[in-house]
Amino acid sequence: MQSSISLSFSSPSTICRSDCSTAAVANGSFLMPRSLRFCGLRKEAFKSLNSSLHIRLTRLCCSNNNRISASSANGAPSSSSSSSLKGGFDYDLVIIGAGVGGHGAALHAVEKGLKTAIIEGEVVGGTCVNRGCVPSKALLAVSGRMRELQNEQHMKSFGLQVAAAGYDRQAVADHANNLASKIRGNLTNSMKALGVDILTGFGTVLGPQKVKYGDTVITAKDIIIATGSVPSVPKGIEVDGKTVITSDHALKLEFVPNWIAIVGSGYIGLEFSDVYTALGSEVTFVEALDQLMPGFDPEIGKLAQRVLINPRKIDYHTGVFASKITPARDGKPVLIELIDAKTKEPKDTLEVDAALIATGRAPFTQGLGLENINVQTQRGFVPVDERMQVIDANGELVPHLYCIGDANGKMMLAHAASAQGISVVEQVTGKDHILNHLSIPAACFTHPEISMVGLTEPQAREKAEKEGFEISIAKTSFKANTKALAENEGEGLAKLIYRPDNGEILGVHIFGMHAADLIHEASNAIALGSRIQDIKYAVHAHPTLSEVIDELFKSAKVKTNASSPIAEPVAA
Ligand SMILES: Cc1cc2nc3c(=O)[nH]c(=O)nc-3n(C[C@H](O)[C@H](O)[C@H](O)COP(=O)(O)OP(=O)(O)OC[C@H]3O[C@@H](n4cnc5c(N)ncnc54)[C@H](O)[C@@H]3O)c2cc1C
Ligand SMILES: NC(=O)c1ccc[n+]([C@@H]2O[C@H](COP(=O)([O-])OP(=O)(O)OC[C@H]3O[C@@H](n4cnc5c(N)ncnc54)[C@H](O)[C@@H]3O)[C@@H](O)[C@H]2O)c1
Repeated sequence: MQSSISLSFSSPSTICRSDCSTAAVANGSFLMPRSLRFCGLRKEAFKSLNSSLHIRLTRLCCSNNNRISASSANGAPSSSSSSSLKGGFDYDLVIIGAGVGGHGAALHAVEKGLKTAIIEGEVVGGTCVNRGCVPSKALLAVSGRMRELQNEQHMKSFGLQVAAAGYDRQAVADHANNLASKIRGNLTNSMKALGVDILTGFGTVLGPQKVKYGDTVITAKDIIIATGSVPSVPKGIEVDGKTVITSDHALKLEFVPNWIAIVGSGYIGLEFSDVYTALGSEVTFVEALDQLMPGFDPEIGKLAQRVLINPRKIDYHTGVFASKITPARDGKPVLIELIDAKTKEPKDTLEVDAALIATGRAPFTQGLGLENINVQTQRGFVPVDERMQVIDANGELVPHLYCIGDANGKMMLAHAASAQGISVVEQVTGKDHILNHLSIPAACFTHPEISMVGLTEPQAREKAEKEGFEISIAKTSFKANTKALAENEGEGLAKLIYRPDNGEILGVHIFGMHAADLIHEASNAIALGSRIQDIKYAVHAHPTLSEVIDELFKSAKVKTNASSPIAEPVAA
């Protein structure tokens, strides 16, 4: 078992941190600002948080007369405390799982003065950093550039001439791997620098307020389960990690097949289709539902199909299940047997070079000891209430036990996991907090990107009918935006679904260049409860893509007597 050293401070961590921070700035270095805490991809701004800074901060804190104690990661809890522990617990908060959810919770907890430990059974950073968001976005950064360089028409339209673009597969793979290592280091250092004890071992809940990792038992006033998820592989599919793979394998980019079938056209399938086609593969989608990208707003899905699927070397089978997949062996290709999703009748057999299974993710709760606290998972997910508090088999809340992130299945996104963790810390430190999941944006990082927040049009229509209100739709095109046209990227649409009677934003969907960044004006508006009649007067710099959203809000027709400002934001 690995042992790592963590540092903590005998005086309240907030005091130490502010002292350190001031001194560190005076030394020409800086403590990671709040907005950078999430692993994210803001590596340029994150550079300063490295191990040398950690050492410098440690020294500075020492010189400020804060006693430093070191604890073996898998030994007894550190003797220092950042809070005045009550009830004889080892920690105020113990988090099981150091993915982005656990990391977000841990950082917020130390900011609130809680003595915090995080238990990790594998590597810090979890799925997002090691096998998800981070390496996939590195590959997508490559595919975006390849796509642009290969598009002769596009280059010519700028007056540019570019020789044939090529790539070095291993160097592309290294880019993804190096980025993951770097962000993993940043995450680890940020927790160590702030005094979070990183405990190495597999965590098991032994009972209320009691956790075991390795052979060590520790107690905590509150416990957060943040154990994440793993790829979900349907029955009948044999994954060999070489020719039949999941995203865990695909991110290593060990080979680029000539022809790859992607089973599932959700986020992972779509992002990898962007990567593979840019690198020269042909793709065949196999999707169980009747349309590709079934999770997106249908209008945006149609546009995405027109731009991201039809002109590329992609074909598809919809309304079919991949009932059996056999890896390539003995000179034979990968065999995929398709059955009709409704009748279950055999439909077709595909022979391809490789198959990527992207059919969703399963929560990882094995060995967690949920039976010790009478908790039964639901389809594997840990049941929680709107405050992420765990619900037991009798429907009762388990005191002092929370579950965040992919393991609770509410919204399987990195920033949602982190936001849920922060919300839990708010509650355990005395401030009631309910996260509005309808304000959490999502993005698919294809070229161009897709982003969304709130309800799709069918969901909004259903809600409107049930609750008896009208909805309206406004749309703006990237074709009318100067910046998009300057970039020759006029293919794009923004769509607003809203209530004309009171100006409430129900959903915003964007397809186009930098859609993933543009969505935040809408998601922040929903989170803060702003209405269209308020934000339509906000001023946007010209010429920027943000004017697409400005136009969107300005083109909405809200009844003139709609009140403003509005009531508290509603929780999902
Ligand atoms: C290919 C891919 C691309 C993605 N891209 C994006 C994206 O661009 N944006 C986005 O928002 N989301 C993305 N996601 C989803 C995102 O990765 C997850 O939503 C996020 O990682 C969930 O965070 P988490 O903290 O809940 O769990 P995880 O990140 O899975 O972390 C859980 C951690 O807990 C540890 N663990 C589990 N059980 C135990 C135990 N008993 N004891 C100790 N440790 C334990 C695990 O080792 C792991 O480190 C992507 C996912 C994939 C697969
Ligand atoms: N950019 C991002 O934010 C991002 C990127 C990647 C992954 N993720 C997260 O990771 C999670 C997993 O992504 P995903 O793409 O695997 O799941 P998903 O739920 O987005 O899509 C899975 C797709 O597979 C289809 N499917 C399921 N079983 C099938 C079968 N047997 N045969 C054919 N089709 C089948 C489903 O109908 C669905 O369209 C998502 O919840 C997503 O939130 C996010």
